[in-house]
Amino acid sequence: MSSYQQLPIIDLTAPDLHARLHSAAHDVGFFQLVGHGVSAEETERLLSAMRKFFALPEAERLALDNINSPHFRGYTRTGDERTGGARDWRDQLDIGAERAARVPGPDEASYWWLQGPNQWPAALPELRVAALAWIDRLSAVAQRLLRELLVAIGAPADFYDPIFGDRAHPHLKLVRYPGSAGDGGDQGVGAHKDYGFLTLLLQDQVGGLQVQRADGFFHDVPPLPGAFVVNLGELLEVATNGYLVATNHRVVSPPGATERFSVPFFYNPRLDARVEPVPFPYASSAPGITADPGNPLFAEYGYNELKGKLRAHPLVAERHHSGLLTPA
Ligand SMILES: O=C(O)CCC(=O)C(=O)O
Ligand SMILES: [Fe+2]
Repeated sequence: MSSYQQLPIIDLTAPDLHARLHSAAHDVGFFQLVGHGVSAEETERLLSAMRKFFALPEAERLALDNINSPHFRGYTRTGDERTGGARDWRDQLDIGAERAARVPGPDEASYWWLQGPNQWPAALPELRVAALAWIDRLSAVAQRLLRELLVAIGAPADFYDPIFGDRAHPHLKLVRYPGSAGDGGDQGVGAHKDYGFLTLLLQDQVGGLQVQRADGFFHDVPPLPGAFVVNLGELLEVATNGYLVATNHRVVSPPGATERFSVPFFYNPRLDARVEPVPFPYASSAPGITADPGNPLFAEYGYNELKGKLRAHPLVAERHHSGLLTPA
C-alpha cells in the first residue's frame, strides 16, 4: 500500500511511540490518534449536546451571533465565514476559555480582544458544561501529546510548559457542514493552516476532510471511529524553524443534503506567549519557516490568532475592529 493511501495511526500507549510520532509529524504532519484515554461516554456527552444545539430553532442560534461579540465568540451562520477569500459553507459555534473581557488600552496588544466571555444558548445549559469539560479534557491530552512529540524529536519535554498553564488560550468549535451549497462550489472550509500548536479533531462518519501532502495533492482523511485527527499548527512550525511544518487542510462539502459534523479543538498557548525556538538535534538542518506574504507566521501567539480571526470573520472585524485590519 502506498504511504499516501493511509495516514499514520499513532497509539499514545505504544512502546514505539516516539519513533512513530517523529515520522508521522515530520513526514506527514497529520495523523490519527488512538490510545488517548478519552472514553466513548465522554465523547457522546459532547456530541449529544452539539446535536441539540444545531437542532435549536435558527432564531435561538442567531441569538448567539458572533457579530455581537468583539471576541469572535458565538455562532457563525452558514456563508458568513471566509477562508482564502472565498465563502465557507458551514455553520459553527466558537467557544474559548471562559474569561472576562480584557479590552486592550491604547498601548496594549490588540490581541487581548480575543479574550472574553462565550455566548451560550439559554435553552441548553448542558452544552456549556459539556464544552468546558471537553476543553479541559482535551487540553490534558494535547499537553501530553506535545510533550511526547518534543521528546520524539529530541527536545526537552517541558520546554513549552511555561507558555500554557492557567492563562493558555484553548479554542473549540462545534461545526456543521449542511451539504451542498447548490451553486456548484464545494468549499466546506477552504484550505488553511491552524494557528496554534496542535489540533485534535473529532469527525463523524461522513468524510470530506482532506490534507495536503508532500506531493502537493489533497488526500482524504478517512473517518476512524474513536480516533482524533491531529494536525500540526503554525506555532510548531515556528517552534522548530520549519523542521515540522503546519499542515494545509480543507473540507469538501458533503453531497446533496448530507450533513457532516466535526469538533476541532485547538491547543493554543497564552495570547502573550512568544514562541522561542526549541533546542533539538535537528535544529541545524531545519529549513526555516514558510515565507508566504499572504500568511505571515507570528511568533507572538495572540497576533497569529488575530490574523486568522480577522480574515475569517469579516463581519465581526468590520463591526468591532475596523482599526485592526492589519495586526500591528
Ligand atoms: O471540520 C473539519 O474536519 C476541519 C475543520 C478545520 O480544519 C478548522 O475548523 O480549522
Ligand atoms: Fe483547520
